[in-house]
Amino acid sequence: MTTLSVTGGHVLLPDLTVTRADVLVDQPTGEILEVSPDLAGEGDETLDASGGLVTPGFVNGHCHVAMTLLRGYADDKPLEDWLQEDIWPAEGELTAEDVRIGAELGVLEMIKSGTTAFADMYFHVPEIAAVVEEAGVRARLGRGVVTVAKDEDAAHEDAEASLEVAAEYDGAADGRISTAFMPHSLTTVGESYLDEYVPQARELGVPIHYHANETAGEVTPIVDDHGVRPLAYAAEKGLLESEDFLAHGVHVDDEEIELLAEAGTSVIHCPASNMKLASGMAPVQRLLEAGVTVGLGTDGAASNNDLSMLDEARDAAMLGKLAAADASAVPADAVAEMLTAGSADALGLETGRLEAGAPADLAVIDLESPHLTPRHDLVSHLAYAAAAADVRHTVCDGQLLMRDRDVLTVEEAAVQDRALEAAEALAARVDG
Ligand SMILES: N[C@@H](CCSC[C@H]1O[C@@H](n2cnc3c(=O)[nH]cnc32)[C@H](O)[C@@H]1O)C(=O)O
Ligand SMILES: [Zn+2]
Repeated sequence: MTTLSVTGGHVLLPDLTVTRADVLVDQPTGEILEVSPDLAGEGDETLDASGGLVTPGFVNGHCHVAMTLLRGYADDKPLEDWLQEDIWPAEGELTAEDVRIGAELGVLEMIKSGTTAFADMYFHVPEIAAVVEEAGVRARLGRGVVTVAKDEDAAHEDAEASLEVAAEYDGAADGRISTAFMPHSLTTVGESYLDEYVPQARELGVPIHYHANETAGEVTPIVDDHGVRPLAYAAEKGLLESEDFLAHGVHVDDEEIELLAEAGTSVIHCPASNMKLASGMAPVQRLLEAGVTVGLGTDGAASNNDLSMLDEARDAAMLGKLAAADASAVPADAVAEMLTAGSADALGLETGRLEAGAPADLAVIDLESPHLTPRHDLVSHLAYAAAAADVRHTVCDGQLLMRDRDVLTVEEAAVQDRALEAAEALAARVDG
């Protein structure tokens, strides 16, 4: 038996308190055996967490990981113009190889910033799955379906491909990969396609993930066409089950919040993307008070422009207060929960809490820096002051993915070189 003890640090516990403790990990099963003080001599191997905070690995609840290749490619536009004028034309040129390279870069960035799991909506999903498998992270993957502006055959093919990939990859990579059916949004997938394919996704037993209520501009056409607000429409279409999770939820009214709470459908809050595209401010405090499960996501790197969940945490706290016009809204412990257990619960993962029997997905954050001194409150530091570069070690499924900032499963320099080359060639193809 091989055990790893993560020793000498403070640990963020499931009740969001912090205590001095060690974490003993069983590597063959990938589970946490024990969280308690004085486990230092217990493991076959030791991971030094002294001067650090051991937290559950962060769970990025909504991403398009291969979009790292489009980081900085098109900025400073609202969602619809940005997608239609810049992003979709560029994505039209993305090859399977590009998606592989972009996903490698994104997963590398995740490991370096303490993220151990993510939900991803994109295309060429087998490439992304291969990267997840090799890099050692956990993911819920799906193919995004768009049916507008497509002929019927192409639209059906897209939806069928999404179901097929969900069926094929669920449980892959020793269970580190799970899947979902992923209609892109309530306005970019036609009603007849939802009617046809949502029941098929249910039969398959996978959750459904989609963008919803992201901009005011996507609420109006739904009200005009269907006579109800988007989430009432989503409920009518069978898209509001307890295993489902939607991205954004910016423009939701009280009735829609109630629908989410009653259904148990989770919301992935993406504050950086919402600010950058000027989509609006999600009512996070109201969602939390209503009992909705809220997680955090970066969205793609082209609307963020990084994949750091610690940045997202700070943005969530700041924007949540501004949205509520209340400095006590979205406090540090709520942010810490969204970053870990909230996102994990939204995605239906067992991770997000450091306790015996849970998957050993964790990050060690180095606290011995000027910007993390003094250390009155480590949950406050997690929400407001820690940054990606402070992450010292990353562990997923009991395996070390990064030790002392040295990524062990991905070749850092080679991935960056490949990404630079692929991104340049892509831009040349789009412009040419
Ligand atoms: N199979 C689909 C691809 C959909 S993948 C998911 C899509 O979501 C896009 N996307 C990224 N960020 C956002 C966002 O914030 N809102 C809506 N769509 C986004 C992304 O560029 C990608 O095209 C097709 O044939 O077009
Ligand atoms: Zn998105």
